[in-house]
Amino acid sequence: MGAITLENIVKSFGAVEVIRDVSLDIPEGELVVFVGPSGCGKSTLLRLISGLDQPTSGHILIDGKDVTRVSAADRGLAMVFQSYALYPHMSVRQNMAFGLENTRMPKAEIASRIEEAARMLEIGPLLDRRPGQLSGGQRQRVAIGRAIVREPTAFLLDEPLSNLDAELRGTMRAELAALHGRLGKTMIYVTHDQIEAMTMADRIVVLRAGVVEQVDTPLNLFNKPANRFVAGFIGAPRMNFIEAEDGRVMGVRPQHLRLADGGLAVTVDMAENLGAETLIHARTDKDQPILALLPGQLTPTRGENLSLVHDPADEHWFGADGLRL
Ligand SMILES: Nc1ncnc2c1ncn2[C@@H]1O[C@H](COP(=O)(O)OP(=O)(O)OP(=O)(O)O)[C@@H](O)[C@H]1O
Repeated sequence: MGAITLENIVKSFGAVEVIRDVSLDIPEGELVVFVGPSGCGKSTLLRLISGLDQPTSGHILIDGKDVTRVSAADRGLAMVFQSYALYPHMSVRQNMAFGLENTRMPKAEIASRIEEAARMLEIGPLLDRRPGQLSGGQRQRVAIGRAIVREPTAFLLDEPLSNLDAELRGTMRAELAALHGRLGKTMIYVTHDQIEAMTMADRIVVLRAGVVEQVDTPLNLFNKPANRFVAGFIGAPRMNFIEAEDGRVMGVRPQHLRLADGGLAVTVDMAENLGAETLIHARTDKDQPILALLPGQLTPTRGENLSLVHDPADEHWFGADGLRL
């Protein structure tokens, strides 16, 4: 249970079409991540799936059943927000029970679900505290716990880790991925964090201005981006693009460049030392910007000329229309 299908979804706010004919098949149990630039429609798409918003046209199916006009409460999905959306005046236990108590579920069943989720998320000792007495990471666990106790057919998570500091994000990322493995439930996860997308996703959906640009596994997106937009969006630092005489564009990632004679001549603008690596910002003689991520601690000076080479196998070629050749 938990297969989600989107058929030709369009969503307009007034005259502005923010989701433009999106179709997607998410099989049961998959962890799918929506990524894309700010404003591309990730949250809107998630809200449409959850039932918090209605599409202008198109259909949403859960396990083959059309739920487009079914209310959010009756879709059997659980949403986790970036803001956690916990009730400040209730204890953790009450926050988790809220929602179940309205369903006439026996008290003992509610209590046992809360105990089980609390054990899984290691928040047992916090159950009698209020949200204001918890750290950000603990609050996020409670928000996830509240979703788990509902035993939804799928989880919808909207930037759930973006209020946490970098270290905690790393820990929570791994925990969420492990939780997905244990629960085996479909999860749709919205993020603008590339590392989250690359490390957690079974498949990534890359959106741009309300259109799906590519859907594939993280490594396929990285290794074979379907177009120049995806190539530039997936991977950090960003892929370099070098325009050829014939209008085609060659892409090569900063990690795939190295210093050697007889390569692309560039002039250094600046170098950022990252400790283990150095990110060099440079430009070609045609003023095309180039990033090179080179191992070690290098100290090139501004204006210095370097020669960069790469393996032809690491080239990505795109036509004048931006599509992969
Ligand atoms: N209720 C609304 N009324 C009008 N426009 C809206 C509404 N909600 C979203 N939009 C617009 O729809 C577009 C998509 O917004 P959405 O929040 O889905 O983007 P996003 O990809 O989640 O962005 P971010 O990464 O910044 O959160 C934006 O241009 C936004 O301004």
